Amino acid sequence: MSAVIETIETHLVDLPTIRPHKLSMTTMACQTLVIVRMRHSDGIEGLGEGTTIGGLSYGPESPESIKRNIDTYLAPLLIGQPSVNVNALRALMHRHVRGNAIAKSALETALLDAQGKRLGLSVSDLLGGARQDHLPVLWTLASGDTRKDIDEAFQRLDDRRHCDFKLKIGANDVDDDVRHVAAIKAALGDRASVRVDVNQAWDEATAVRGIAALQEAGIDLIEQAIPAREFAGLVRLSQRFQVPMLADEAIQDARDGFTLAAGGFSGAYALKIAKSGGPSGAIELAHVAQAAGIGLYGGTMLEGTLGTAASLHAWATLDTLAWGTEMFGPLLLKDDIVTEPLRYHAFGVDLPKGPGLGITLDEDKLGYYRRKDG
Ligand SMILES: O=C(O)C[C@H]1C=CC(=O)O1
Ligand SMILES: [Mn+2]
Repeated sequence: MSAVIETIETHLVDLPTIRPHKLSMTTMACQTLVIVRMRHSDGIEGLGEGTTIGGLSYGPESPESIKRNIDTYLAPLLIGQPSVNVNALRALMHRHVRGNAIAKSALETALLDAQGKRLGLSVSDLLGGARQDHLPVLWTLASGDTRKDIDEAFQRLDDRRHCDFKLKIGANDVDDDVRHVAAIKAALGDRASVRVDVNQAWDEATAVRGIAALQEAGIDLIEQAIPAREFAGLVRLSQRFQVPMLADEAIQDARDGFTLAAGGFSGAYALKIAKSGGPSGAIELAHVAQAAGIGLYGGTMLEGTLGTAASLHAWATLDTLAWGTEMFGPLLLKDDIVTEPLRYHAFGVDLPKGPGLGITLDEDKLGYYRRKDG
C-alpha cells in the first residue's frame, strides 16, 4: 500500500546571529527557524523549514503564526493523505488555507524531501533536474557601521567567499545612506558588485533622489526602494533609471510577477520559496519572469541550512540567474541544527547531494536550540 502522512511536528528554533543584522524595519540579533518534521507510514521522514525576518516586522507571518497555523490548520488537512502526490497536496493546502505562504513552503519542502528520500532522488531531480551544481552567493553588509562593513567586505573577498555585496539601507536619512553606500563602493572599486536593498522604506520622490545618487556612485542594482504594493511607482522607477530595479516584497508569486511585468516593469525579480508558498511556486514565478524578459535572483529570508538547501534545489533547475543568489543564511548564524554544513567556496555554494534535500538534522543541536515553551 502506498504511504500516507502520519504525523507533522513543528519546532521553533532560536539561533543567534554572528553580528547584529540591521535592516530598514528591524535589527536582528537572532533568527527563528520553524522546523517541520513530517513522518510517513513507510518510515520516511521529510524535513522542512519556514522562516521569516524580525517577528512580524517583515511580513504578515511570524514564526509563532507559522507554527500555530501548521499545527492547527494545515497539519490536520494533510495527515492521512497519500504522501506521494505533492501537486495534489499543494492544491489541497491552497484550497483550504488562504495566504500563509511560509507555512505552506515549509510543508511543501518536507513533502519533497520525503519523496526524494523515498525514490532515491534529490529535490532538484524531483523538480525536473539541476542545470548547475555550484551557485554564486552574495553577502549582505548590514552591521550599521561603514568602516566595519568595508572590513567585512575585504575579508569576504580575500577568503573567496563572496564578491557581490548587498547593503541594507532605508533606516537612516537618505543623504546619510547614500554617503555610506558611496564610501563602501569607492573602497571596493571594481573588485566587487555593490547593490542596495531599501526594503520599502522610501516614498517615490525620495527614491528618485536616492537612486539618482546611487546610480552616480556606481551601484549595480536597487532592491525594493518603495512600498510593496506600489506597482505603478516601481514601473516608473524601472523606466526612469539605467540602474536596474530588483522587485522583492512586491512580487510574491507568479500572478504578482505577471501583473508587474504586464504593467511595463523591467529589471529583475527576487525569488524566495517563502514568498511563493514553496519551491514549485517560486519556479512558476521564475518562468513568468523568463517569459517577460525579467532577470532572476535567488533570494533568501535568511533561512538556516534546511530552507537554504530547499531554495538551492529550486534555483539549480533554472538555466540562468542573471543576478546570482543570496543564499548565505547559514553563514549569518553562529550555529545550526544539521550534521554537515553547506559547502561555501569559490564565491558560491555547492548544491547538496544525496536523496531529498541532502541534509541531516543534528538531534542534539535541535534539542538544545529548540524553544521549550512553544
Ligand atoms: O532581501 C531581503 O529583504 C531580506 C534578506 C535577504 C538578505 C538579507 O540580508 O536580508
Ligand atoms: Mn529584499
